[in-house]
Amino acid sequence: MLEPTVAAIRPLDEAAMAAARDLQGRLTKPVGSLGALEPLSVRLAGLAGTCPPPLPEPAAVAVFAGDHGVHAQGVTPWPQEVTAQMVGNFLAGGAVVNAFARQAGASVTVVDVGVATALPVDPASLGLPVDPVAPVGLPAGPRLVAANVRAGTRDMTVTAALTSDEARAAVEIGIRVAGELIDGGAGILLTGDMGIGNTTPAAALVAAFTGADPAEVTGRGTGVDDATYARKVAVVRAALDRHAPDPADPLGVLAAVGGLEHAALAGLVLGAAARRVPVLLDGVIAVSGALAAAAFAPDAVGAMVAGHRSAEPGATVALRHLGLDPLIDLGLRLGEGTGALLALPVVTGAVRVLHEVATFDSAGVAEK
Ligand SMILES: O=C(O)c1ccc[n+]([C@@H]2O[C@H](COP(=O)([O-])O)[C@@H](O)[C@H]2O)c1
Ligand SMILES: Cc1cc2nc[nH]c2cc1C
Repeated sequence: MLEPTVAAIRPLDEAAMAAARDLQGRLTKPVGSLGALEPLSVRLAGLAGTCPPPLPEPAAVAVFAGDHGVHAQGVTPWPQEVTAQMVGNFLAGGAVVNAFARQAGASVTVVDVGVATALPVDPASLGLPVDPVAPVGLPAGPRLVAANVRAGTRDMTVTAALTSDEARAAVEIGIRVAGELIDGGAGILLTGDMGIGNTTPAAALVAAFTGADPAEVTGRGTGVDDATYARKVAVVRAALDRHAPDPADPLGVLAAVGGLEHAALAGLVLGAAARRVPVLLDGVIAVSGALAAAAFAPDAVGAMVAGHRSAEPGATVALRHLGLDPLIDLGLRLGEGTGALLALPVVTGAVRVLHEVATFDSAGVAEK
């Protein structure tokens, strides 16, 4: 499933982008007055291969949850069980992602791709396929996809976090979730993640794919103290020294120093890009997965929209490497898909302009 998906990812459509640029120049506003929304609308036209591109609705958030063997190195103060407990909270509708999804009219699909401890949910509610996306304004209740590849990764300072087969399985789960959400009607996918300790592999992935130093890309995650932060940088450095991952081999990088949710997020991005549906990226975990997706298929970047600039320094390094400017910068560092959800109206607005705004000609407004 991975290889055909990568092969299906193509460059943006130049004719549709030219049409969108031309239309932007004829709408009743000074050219450039919508700032970053204008190039975004052009890119989304190029992705859809038509101008105007479809409105990005309904929106579907996929929250991938996983645990991390590197938790044993003391890189986060939170117990590992919080990952499973937060999955329960997502399914009960009580997390920030649920509040923001209700506000945005987005559905929430929670994917257990590698949680280590028991989920506080009724096993009868587990299963595929992903439920269809609800119409805008009527989000379905959160759904769980049970797709656990293994009960957390291995400790990357001791051995590879995943086997190559496990990394591939997680990427393919992301591709499958993208396909099912799009088949269910989603017009845009939003990335979400949950995994105690997952900012450590995210930093390692960013360093591996960009060549940046671990000290430059490692952040304080959930808010770690100075001693934990110093340990975290050392852990990222030790893992990279041990495995020397090759950035030209994304599956190898994901297996060596990644996480199951990071790999699945890479797959979600690839799946969206192959279907030419935009994917709105959340924080540092999402952008580290996006780096892997870009290493598999450089044209996948055309489908990516950077929702926000996470406070984690690795996010800024990754976005620079991808050539993406985040839409909002609010100092968020929660994950779950919260930053992407807040950015969603900006993306919709960028496209809506191409659908609804009059031209100078049609409105009888004089040009300069
Ligand atoms: O999205 C982000 O950029 C982000 C930044 C810091 C923390 N997080 C969330 O916090 C958890 C990981 O933090 P930590 O300190 O345990 O590595 C995980 O559940 C992430 O979703 C997320
Ligand atoms: C409470 C809590 C909620 C989260 N949501 C995403 N990551 C998280 C980490 C913690 C600790």
